[in-house]
Amino acid sequence: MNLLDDRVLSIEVIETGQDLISIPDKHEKLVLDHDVELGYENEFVARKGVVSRLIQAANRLPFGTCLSIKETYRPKEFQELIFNRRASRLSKLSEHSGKSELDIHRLTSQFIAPPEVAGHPTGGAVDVALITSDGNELDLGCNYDEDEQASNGRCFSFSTDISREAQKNRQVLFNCMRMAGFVNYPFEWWHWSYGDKYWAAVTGASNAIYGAIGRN
Ligand SMILES: C[C@@H](N)C(=O)N[C@H](C)C(=O)O
Ligand SMILES: [Zn+2]
Repeated sequence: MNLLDDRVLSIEVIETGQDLISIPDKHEKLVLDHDVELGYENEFVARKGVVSRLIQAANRLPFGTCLSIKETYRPKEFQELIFNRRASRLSKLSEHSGKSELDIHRLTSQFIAPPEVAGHPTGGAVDVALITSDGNELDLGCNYDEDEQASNGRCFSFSTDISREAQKNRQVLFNCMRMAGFVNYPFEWWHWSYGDKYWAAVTGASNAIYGAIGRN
C-alpha cells in the first residue's frame, strides 16, 4: 500500500496524548546512531508505546545482534521541507519534464511521506537497521536511506536482487519488528511504524492513535 492510498488518507486520528520520551541509550540491544546526518538535531525520542515496542523488538534479536536506531521523531516542519525539496528536485530532472504537478506529487510521495500522513512527525515511525554488538552494520541489501535510484530498487523490502545473507538479515529484522507490533513501509526496508495513519490502514485499526505532535 502506498502513502497516497485512500485507505491511508482517509484514516482519522484519535489522539492518545501519549508523550514523546527518550529512547534509552544504555540498553544492551539498542544502539542510537549519532552519525546519521539529518539536517536537524536528532533527539532520539518517540511515543512511549513506540519506545516500549522498540525495546521488545530489540530483546528478540539473536545474541550478538542489536537494533540500530537511525531516525525517530522528525518535526513536521522538517517533513514539509524535505517533501517540498524532493518535489522541486524531481520536477527539474529531464526524465520528468512534462509531468504534471500531480505526477510529481505521486513520485515524491513514494520516498518521502506527504506531511498530512507522515509517521515521523507523530513520533510513531522509526528507521532501524541491524548492527553487531561490536559495532559492525549487518548487510541488509543496500545502505540506509538509499532511494530506488541509488539502490537500484534494493531499498524495496521484498527485493529479490539482494544476497542470501541480506535476505536472512532482513528476515531477522522483519520478524522482531512485526512481533513487536510495527508495520513496514514496503518501499523502504528500514521504515516501521506503530500508531500512525499508515499503521492503522495496514492493520485495519479503526483509527490512528498518534497525530503530528510538537516537541515541548
Ligand atoms: C526520507 C525517508 N527517510 C523517509 O523517512 N521516508 C518515509 C516514507 C517518510 O517520510 O515518512
Ligand atoms: Zn522512516
